Parts: sequence; structure tokens; C-alpha cells
Amino acid sequence: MECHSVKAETVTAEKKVALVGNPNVGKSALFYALTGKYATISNYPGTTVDIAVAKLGDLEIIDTPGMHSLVPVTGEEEVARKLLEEADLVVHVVDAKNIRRALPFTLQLIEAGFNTILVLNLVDEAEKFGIFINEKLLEERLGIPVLKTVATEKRGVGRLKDEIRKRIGLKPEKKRLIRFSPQVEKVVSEVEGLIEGEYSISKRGLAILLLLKDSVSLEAVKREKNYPQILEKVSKSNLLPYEIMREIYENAERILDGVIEERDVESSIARKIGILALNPLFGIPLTILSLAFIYLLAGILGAQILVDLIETWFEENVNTAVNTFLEQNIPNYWLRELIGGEYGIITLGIRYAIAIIFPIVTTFFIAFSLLEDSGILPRTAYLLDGIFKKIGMSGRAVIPLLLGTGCGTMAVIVTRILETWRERVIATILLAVGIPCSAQLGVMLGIAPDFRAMMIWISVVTAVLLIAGFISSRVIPGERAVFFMEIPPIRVPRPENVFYKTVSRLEWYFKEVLPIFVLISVLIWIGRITTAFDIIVSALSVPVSAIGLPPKASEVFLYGFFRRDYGAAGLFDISSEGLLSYGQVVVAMVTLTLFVPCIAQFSIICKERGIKQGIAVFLLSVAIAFTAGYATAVMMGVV
Ligand SMILES: Nc1nc2c(ncn2[C@@H]2O[C@H](COP(=O)(O)OP(=O)(O)OP(=O)(O)O)[C@@H](O)[C@H]2O)c(=O)[nH]1
Ligand SMILES: [Mg+2]
Repeated sequence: MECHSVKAETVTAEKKVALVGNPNVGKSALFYALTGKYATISNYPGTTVDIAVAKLGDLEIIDTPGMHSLVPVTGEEEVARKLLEEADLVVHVVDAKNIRRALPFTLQLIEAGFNTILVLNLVDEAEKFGIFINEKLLEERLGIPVLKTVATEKRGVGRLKDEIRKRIGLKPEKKRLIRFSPQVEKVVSEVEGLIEGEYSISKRGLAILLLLKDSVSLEAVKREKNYPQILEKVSKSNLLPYEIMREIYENAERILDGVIEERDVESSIARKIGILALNPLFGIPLTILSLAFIYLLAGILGAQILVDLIETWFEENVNTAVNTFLEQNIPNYWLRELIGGEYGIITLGIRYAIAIIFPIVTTFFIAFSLLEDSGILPRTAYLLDGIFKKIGMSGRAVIPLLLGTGCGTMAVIVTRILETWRERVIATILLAVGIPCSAQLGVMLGIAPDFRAMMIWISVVTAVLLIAGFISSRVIPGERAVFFMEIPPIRVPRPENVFYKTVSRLEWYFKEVLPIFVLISVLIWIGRITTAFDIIVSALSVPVSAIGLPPKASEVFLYGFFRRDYGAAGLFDISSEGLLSYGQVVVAMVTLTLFVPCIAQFSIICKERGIKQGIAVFLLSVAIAFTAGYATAVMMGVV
């Protein structure tokens, strides 16, 4: 018999243990408790988009993206399904509070013949909610080990390790847990009888999946001799997947009978806040407070106080030292300019990364992690869902878009948490077109001549974002977003987790973005040496003059692509020279914000979405920026 499944038997391969389960049940927290290796842990579903792998002795532990059922719908679920099939041991992690919803999945795993351990995580919260589970009884009924854990406190993790080691080589005992009604049973066993190959899933499990119209299984049985008959049985049977699932749920209910004890407990403060925050009257002020909190930490402490301190230090010490050293040792002007001078690798690239970006992103990520882990963010997403629907996205999009006000580059990566391709594209467009990053926000606040100018800027940019989203949602094909994010409970953020998350994001940031900054310095250098910049600047001066700005401003636009805040800083210079009127400052603020994303973000868009889309987004932002700039110019009486 051929082995059609993904599972390949090799002698030397390490034994694999996959942590699987619904989103936000603590798989990554458990992964960390087991292996000491950090994978992003957040209090909102769908955090894990990359697979994390780490060692536990000679075993390989794999953290997977959350999956709602064995039948994958999203790309992430498909990845998780594949990892599951390749594993030697499956640890099904469930939220003890929601065991009723999770157990059908356990039953399917057992029925499919996977070597499975059931972990009831979050028992601390379950008990606070008055839910007590008799795990011994459940273990007896299921015939697999059932363990209680509190991943964040490493409670029960030692026993889990022991159990993993004990079970890893074992063949699971065949136990038929799911009892179907006669008419379903008939079809299932008929399909089962037609299958001849060997798979990593049991024949019966495969038959059930086929009847659930699972495309992965349909693909797997393509080479079966009886494929036509199988296909016919599956498509001709008038059993709806829904009915089969309902019977599996009924089985789960039967097994759980007498296992769960619910006691009345007084609802905690956190729980009360959690419920209140879903009410707009309380939730909207809470959202505004949260935004103010991010702004205070990242916008004021990070972007102003810390940047000032570090940048002054860097310029007075590093830049001066580097330039003095170059003056004395390198006679060639252009070579000196590559490293030092105004735009050199050290004096611009490294300085930018360390003195400007580092303090802003650090403070921003701390603030953001606190919001994520407290459970406030998913509530904001829920409240804003209505508005986001109008621009083609679900409330979930608030997470990348808000992250975009910190760093657009990272936000483009985080669009992976959105369910559909279409949503990701729309979010990418909005991020590129008009969400100002923290560096840009800081400078805009600095150059706005007064509050009124600030308000005009905010209104125009917001209007453009809404229009862009509205049009994109009508033009871009694909299925509409549905909001099915479970709202996690309010939790007190864990300092340890906030710290790890910030550090791992910073690590990512420096690995991905620092090289780009160095590259930028080199590109600017080439641009200046070859006079390519002069050509671009004179080409840009055409639209720049059309929106009523002096030709000198086109330099600002070009450099704005390399450093978003540099563009704005250049604007500051021009306006303090008295070259810009009040109206012109506003026009320039609007146009520069909407103008192309910075080069780092542009490269990431190309990487995540492909070069074609990257270029399309780039051209779109140029068009939108100058159109909106022109409209503002007319409004302000500049042209
Ligand atoms: N109180 C408590 N909180 C927990 C426990 N396990 C995890 N958490 C919290 O639950 C949230 C979700 O944990 P994650 O480890 O990110 O969940 P996940 O299953 O990896 O989620 P996805 O990757 O999004 O599918 C985080 O806020 C954790 O701190 C637990 O046993 N008790
Ligand atoms: Mg995870």
C-alpha cells in the first residue's frame, strides 16, 4: 500500500509533539512553560501566525496557530492541520471554561487515531467562573490522559512533561467514542469500507472528515482505487456536515455528563469590567483612554522626551567623534560622506535606528502589549466593528491599524491576523496611504502652526482614509469579512509577558529594519553622487508646484520616502525660513502624510504582498497624496 499522507517515516527523525487547539487557549503560554522558548503570547485570538519549534529533551515541541476544527477554513488552520498530521503526539489544549465547545474536537482527534493528551488549561479562570471539572472521570471515559494546567504559572506542567514522555512511543488504543445514529453510521461505515490506503488518520476518522466535506481529505484520497465511488457516496449522501457535527456534539455532551460541576460564585471585578466594556457608553471612553495612554507613553515619553535625550547624546558624542575621525583619516569627500556627514551609514542610518526609532518603538510596544494582554483591545475591535464593516474589514483590523500609528512596517506584517486576503489588502492600503507612524506624528505635532491647522490635517487625512477604505471595499474582490473573534476575559497583564513580548518585537524590528536603514543611507549616498536625486527632485517639483508649494519642497518629499520624519523635519526648516504661508504648511502636512510609505514599509509590503501590489500601492499613494493635497490647497486658498 502506498502512504499518501504527509507523514514520512524516517529512522533518525525526532519525535514531534504538536500543541493544538482553539485560538487564545494558552498554547503559546504552555509552549513557553514546557520549553522555555518564547512564542508571542497575547490576549486576543489568532496571535500565533508563525510556527514555533523548540526542544524538550530529545523531543520536538511545536506551537501551532489556533484552529477551530479539524476541517481547515483559513490558511493558518491549514498549517495547523498539517502540523497535526505530522505529529507523533498531539497535545490538545483547551480552555477549561469552554470545555463543552472544545470536546467535540478531542473526540474527532481520538476517533482519527491520533495519540492524544487532553490538557485543560486556564483552570484558575474556570474555577473563578465557578466551573469545576472532574478530570479523572473524563480520563476514564475518553481513555486518554487528561491533565489540568495553569500555563502562565507553570502549574501542572511537570506532570504534563512526564505524561508526554510516557506516551510518545505508544500506539493509541482503538476506542470508538463517537456513536452515530443508525442512518449516519451506515454512510460512515460505507465510506470507511471503500478506503484502502494507509493514512496518518484512521479510516473511520477519514470517512467522517470526507463526509464533513474536508478538502484536505478529499485531496488525500484522490489516488484511491475506489475514488469515484467514494466521491459519489460523499456527494450523493444527503447528510449535511452540520448534522454530523451535531451528532458529534451530542456525543460530547453525553461524555461530559456529570464531569462538569457548576457552582455559583460571585462574579469578579474583572468580569464585571469585561461585560461593561462591551457597552458603548463605557467602552468608547475606555477606548479613548487607552489611545490616550498609548499616546502618553509612546508619543510624549518616547517620541519627545527620550528621543530628545538620546538624539542629543548621539549627535554630541557619536556623530562628532565619527566625523572628526573621518576628517583626519579619510581624505576622499564621498567616502567620508558614505559613513559620516549628514546622511552617512552611522550618522543617519544607525543614529535613526538607535536615537529615534528605538525609544519610540520600545515605549509603543510596552503600551500596546499592556492593552493586548488586558483584553481591552478585542473589546475596542468589537465596538468599532460597525465602522470597519463599512470599509470592508472586521473590527479585528483595529489591531494592525493601531499598531500602524507606532510603526507601519511592523503593522503590515501584523495584517496576517486578519481572516481574509481581501481584508489584508485593504488594511495594507490604508496603512500605506494615510496612517501616520509615530515618527511622523511627532513631527506633525511639532510643525502644526496652531490647533486649527492640526484639526484640518486630522479631518482631511481621516476623510481620505474612509474614502479609500470605502472604495477599496467595493473594488477589491473576495469574500466579506465576518467578525467572529471571541472576546477574551479581562486579565491583569503579566509584567514578564509584556517584557518578553516587547523584547521579541524589538529583536524582530532590529533584524528586519536596521539593515534597511543602512541600505537607505547607501541609497541616498548613491542618489547624491550620481545626481539621480536632482533628476527626481526636478520631476517631483511639477506636482509640488501644482499644489501651491515652492519647488524647494520637492526635496522634502523625496527624503520623506527614505525617512518619513526627515521629510517633515525638512518642512519645518523651510517654514521657519519663512518660505511657507499658513495655508501652505497645512497643504504640505496633508500631502506628506498621504504620500508614499517609507522605504522600510515599502519593502515589507513587497515581501508580504508581492512586488506588483507593492508598486500598485506606491503609485496609489502618490495619486491620492497629490489629489488630496490639491483639494486642500483649493480649500485653503493657496492655489
Ligand atoms: N489566567 C490564565 N491565563 C492564561 C493561562 N494560559 C494562558 N493564559 C493567557 O491567555 C492568553 C492567551 O494565551 P496564548 O498562549 O497567546 O494563547 P494561544 O493559544 O497561543 O493563542 P493563539 O496563538 O492566538 O491561537 C494570554 O493572555 C495568556 O497570558 C492560564 O492557565 N491562566
Ligand atoms: Mg499562540
